Amino acid sequence: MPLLKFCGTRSEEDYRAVLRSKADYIGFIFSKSRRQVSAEDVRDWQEKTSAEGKKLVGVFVNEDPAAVGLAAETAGLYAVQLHGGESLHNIKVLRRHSSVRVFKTIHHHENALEEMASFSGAVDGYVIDTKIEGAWGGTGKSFDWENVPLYTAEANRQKVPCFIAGGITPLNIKELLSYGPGGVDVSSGIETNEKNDEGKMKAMSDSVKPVYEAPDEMGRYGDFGGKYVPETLMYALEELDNAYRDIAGDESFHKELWKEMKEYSGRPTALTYAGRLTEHYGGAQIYLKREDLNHTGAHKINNALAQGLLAIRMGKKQIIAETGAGQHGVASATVAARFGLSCKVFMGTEDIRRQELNVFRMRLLGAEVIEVTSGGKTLKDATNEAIRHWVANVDDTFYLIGSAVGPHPYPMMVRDFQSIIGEESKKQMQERIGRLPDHVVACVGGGSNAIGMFYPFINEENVRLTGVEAAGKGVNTSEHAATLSKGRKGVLHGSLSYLLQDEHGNIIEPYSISAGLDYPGIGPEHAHLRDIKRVEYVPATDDEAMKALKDLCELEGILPAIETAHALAYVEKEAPKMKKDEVILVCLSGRGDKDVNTIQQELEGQSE
Ligand SMILES: O=C(O)c1ccccc1N[C@@H]1O[C@H](COP(=O)(O)O)[C@@H](O)[C@H]1O
Repeated sequence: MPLLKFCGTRSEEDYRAVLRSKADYIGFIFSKSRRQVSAEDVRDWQEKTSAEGKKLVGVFVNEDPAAVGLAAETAGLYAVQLHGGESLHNIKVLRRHSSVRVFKTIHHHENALEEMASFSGAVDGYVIDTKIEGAWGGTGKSFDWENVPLYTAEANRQKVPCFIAGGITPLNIKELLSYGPGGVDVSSGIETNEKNDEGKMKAMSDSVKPVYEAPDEMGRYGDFGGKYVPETLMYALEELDNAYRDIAGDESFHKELWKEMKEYSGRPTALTYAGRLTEHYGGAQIYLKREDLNHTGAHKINNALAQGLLAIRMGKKQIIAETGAGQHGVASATVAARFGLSCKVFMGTEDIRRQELNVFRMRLLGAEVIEVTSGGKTLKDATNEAIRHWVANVDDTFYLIGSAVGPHPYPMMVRDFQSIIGEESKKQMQERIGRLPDHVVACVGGGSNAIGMFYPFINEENVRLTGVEAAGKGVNTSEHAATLSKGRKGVLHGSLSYLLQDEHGNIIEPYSISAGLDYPGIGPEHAHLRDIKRVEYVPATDDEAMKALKDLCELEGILPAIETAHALAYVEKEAPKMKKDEVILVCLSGRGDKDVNTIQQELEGQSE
């Protein structure tokens, strides 16, 4: 997403208006201009209202370097923008007086690219503006934007930002954006009657920094999502939607939830630098968001605690849940025990076999595990059975769905409850390395850990997002669960998404070594994010996952869940392609204690 700078701030009122906007940078003109302000003005405004993370830039024209340095210090500037004919020599002199960053304005002309190259290494950014007779800037005139990609490429080569300025308005911004600028710098275009105009600033921000908003009021994410349920459930979903809207703005609910997350589940979870794995794979620095350290061993508890509290608010005494890997079943049983609710968990025979330990845990926690013997006897069938039970017992039963699937409002609710993963990660990365990661990776089955990790990053355009789905024995075999690689649109479990289905629309039984990824559908928001190309989805096979699982055990002393190992398998391929100063963050969604039997069989099988 391009950087946004609102310039020409000339009063305290303007300053406050820019603070309320989505601009990254606030610009002040210190040179002769109708917009001129003093360094003392800027200092005073900041003392009254802090700039809260926005970067302050002062614009100077052919000013003495010592005076520029002094003004920068007085006004507390992040950078100075030298908007005249300043020489390389003068910039070097300024650097001797001050540590402030320097942005050099280059006026568009025939040899502007050569001029840019001549400042290479000496400046921290560029502004490309129009030059007209008698004015250095603030002209309200644009230049030929066909040249924007050339300026952007040169700045990229120098690894510094490049703002395009001159005559940009809410009416022509879309055209400028089509040339892919790295930054946009506006003065005249956001003013009305010599003042900043909030309406114009908003229009500009909405174009430069469009905010991802989904679902719509029908619960749709683009083509996907919705509510495809029998009539008996429509009322229950509406009741749930209303209850969810009530708690969304209710501070007491969020306080209670955070108390449970912190004091019971152990949040915030750690962010671990995987130094030995980084060294082994080469390339990018690998960080792990440790959802495996949650109480019950996975991210599932985040959503279970929240939905459990919501059930209590709604006066429901019984919860039901479906489970594949058993982690959501365990999380639901745990929450039921903690909150004094009764709990039934639906689980396919095949998953009961694979996840014996978790079945025992659920029973130990007081839940009733109901074996589902229909279909492929896995998660899809367990979900069918849970829905059937809900239809018959809707009055006193709360269906605690464990992934970002199902009819609206479940995908949205689960996403919001799991977003704590991405929110904490952003904060922790800022604290640890002073910036966001370059690439974020998570495994996807239904997609709850992934959407919880991705959602807070969606508007951060410079952060690549990758979901890794289960390719089982290979996407070109009949044994996989690669819904996004191989699926087609269809309706399952109350919503429209990509599904594995045959030519008649019958669901194909998915396969994966990991019970948690063994689902023929995918959360509708992932389907949408794939279609709008915001998230890339790639497959990883059983073998690749098992290899990555062993690596993490041997090199970091962490046994991940087999589900999570799919994300790690992608990291093994991707990290070496990235630079050493880049960062890849993986959602370590769960621990692998529950998988020890499967892992043992698999690895012993391999050595036979
Ligand atoms: O805005 C001014 O008055 C000004 C005066 C002297 C040098 C630069 C100035 N402004 C810079 O001009 C561009 C954009 O202006 P506009 O959108 O065309 O009005 C921007 O970089 C300002 O920082």
